[in-house]
Amino acid sequence: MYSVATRKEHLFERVRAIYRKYKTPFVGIHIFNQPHLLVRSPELLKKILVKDFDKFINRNIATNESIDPISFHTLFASKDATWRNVRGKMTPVFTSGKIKLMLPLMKECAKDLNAYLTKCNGETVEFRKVTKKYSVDIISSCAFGINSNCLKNADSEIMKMATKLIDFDSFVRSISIFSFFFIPKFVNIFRLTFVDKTASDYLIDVFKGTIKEREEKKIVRNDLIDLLNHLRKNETVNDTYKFDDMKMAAQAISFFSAGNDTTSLTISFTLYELALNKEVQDRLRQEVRESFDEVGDFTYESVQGMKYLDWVLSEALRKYPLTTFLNRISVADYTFEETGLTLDKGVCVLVPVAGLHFDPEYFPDPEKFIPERFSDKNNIKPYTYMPFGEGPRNCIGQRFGLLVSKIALAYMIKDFAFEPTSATSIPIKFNPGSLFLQNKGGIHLKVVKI
Ligand code: HEM
Repeated sequence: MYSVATRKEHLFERVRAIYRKYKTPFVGIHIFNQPHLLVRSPELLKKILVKDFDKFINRNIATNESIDPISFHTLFASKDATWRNVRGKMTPVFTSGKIKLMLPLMKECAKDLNAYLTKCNGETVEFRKVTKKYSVDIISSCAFGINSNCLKNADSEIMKMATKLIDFDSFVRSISIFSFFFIPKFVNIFRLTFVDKTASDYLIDVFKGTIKEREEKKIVRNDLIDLLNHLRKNETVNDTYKFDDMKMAAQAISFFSAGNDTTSLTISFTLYELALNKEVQDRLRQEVRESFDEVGDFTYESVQGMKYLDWVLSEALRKYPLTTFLNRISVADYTFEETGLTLDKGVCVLVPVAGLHFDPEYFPDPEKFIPERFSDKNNIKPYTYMPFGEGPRNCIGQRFGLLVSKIALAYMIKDFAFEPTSATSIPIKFNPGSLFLQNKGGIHLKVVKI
C-alpha cells in the first residue's frame, strides 16, 4: 500500500492486483502495521456483510467526537449505537416515494445541463467538471434547499466548497483522508478532520440559514431539509438519539460529500463508455426517445421503465466501482466455520469490489463494456457485484444516486451525440491521489446536437 499512500498507484489497481495474485478465499495483508483480511470468497462475504453483520457493524474509520463532531455523526463514519440510531431515522427519508417527490427538483437541473450542452455544440467538453456542476446543483437543491446554479454561474461559491470538502488534489488532504482508513493513529495525533473544516463550516451556516427561513416563511419543498425537520419535530421522549442543528447538518454534509462525486463520476464514466461504444449509444438513444415521446416528458415511472438505460448504468458501475473496496472491522473474535480461521477483535476486513467486478469467472471479458450482462440480474452471482455495497450498511443513497444519474443521461442522450477526440484518454488512466475512482486529466468528449 506504500505505492498508494505515495500516490504512485491507485487503490483500484492495487486491490485488483492483490485479488488476482492470490486465488484463496481470503488473503491476510498488513497496511502500515494494521492487520487486514482481504476476503475473496462470495460465500464468506455474505457472512460478513449480511448474516453476521452484528459482528462487523462498523467501518474501520477513525472518528473522534471532540476533534471532528461532524464526521462522528455522519452515517458513513458513525459507529455502533450512534450508527443504528441515525440509520433508523434516515432510512424513511430514502424510500422511493420520498425520492419521487424530489424528481421535479432534479429535472430542473437536468434541463440546465441540456441547455449548457446546447451552448457547447460541436466543441470538446471536459465532462467531469460539467457533471460535477450538475450533481452539486442537485444535492444543493435537495439537501440544502438552495439553487447553487453552478451550471449557470462559473464562480459559484458552493462549487468551490464542494471541491474543497474532500479535496484529493491537495497532497496533505489526500494523505489525511488515507489516514482515516489506514493509519488511524495520525487522526488523533494531528487532529485531522475527514472533511475540510472551512467547507463544512460554510455548509453548516447555509443549512442553518435555510432551516430558519423555512420556519419563518413556512416554505415546503419536499426535500431533505423538510424531511430532517419533520424527523426532529416528531421526536419523542423515548428517542435515545435526538437531532440538534449540528447533527442534522452532519447528515446534509454527509450526503453532500457521499453523493456528489459518486454520481458525477458515474455519469462521466458512462458517457466515456457510450462515446467509445457507438452501437450502445445509438440503442440507448432509441430507447430514451421512444420513452420521452410516449409521455412527452420523463416521469419517475418512465425512467424506471427504461431497461437498457438500467443495464448501461449497471455495466458502467461494474467497470468503474467508485469505492474500490468496502471495509468493516470485527467487533469481537470471530471464527469462520467453513475454514476454521479465527479473526481477532479489531481486525479490518477489506472487500475487494474492484477485484470481483473484473473476475472473468463472474464477468467474462471483464474489460469489455457489455450492458447485456445485466439483462437477467439473476445470472449475477450474489456478492460479486457490489457498486453500492451490501447488507444493512449499504449505500443509503442508492435510489437517489441512480435516479440523478438516469435523469442526466436521459436528458443528454436524447439530444446529443458523444464522440471521442484526440483529447480523450484511451485507455483510461486513474488518478492515484483520489479515494474515489477518478481518471487522470478529465473526460474529454465532443458534443454534437442531433
Ligand atoms: C452512483 C452513486 C453512488 C455510489 C456508486 C455509491 C456507493 C456507495 C458505497 C459503495 C457505499 C459503502 C457501502 C458499504 O460499505 O456496504 C456507500 C455508502 C454510503 N452512501 Fe453512497 N453511493 C452513491 C451515491 C450516494 C448518494 C447520492 C448519497 C446521498 C444522497 C449517498 C450516501 C451514502 C451514505 C450516507 C453512505 C453510508 C451508509 C451507512 O454507513 O449507513 N451515496 N455509497
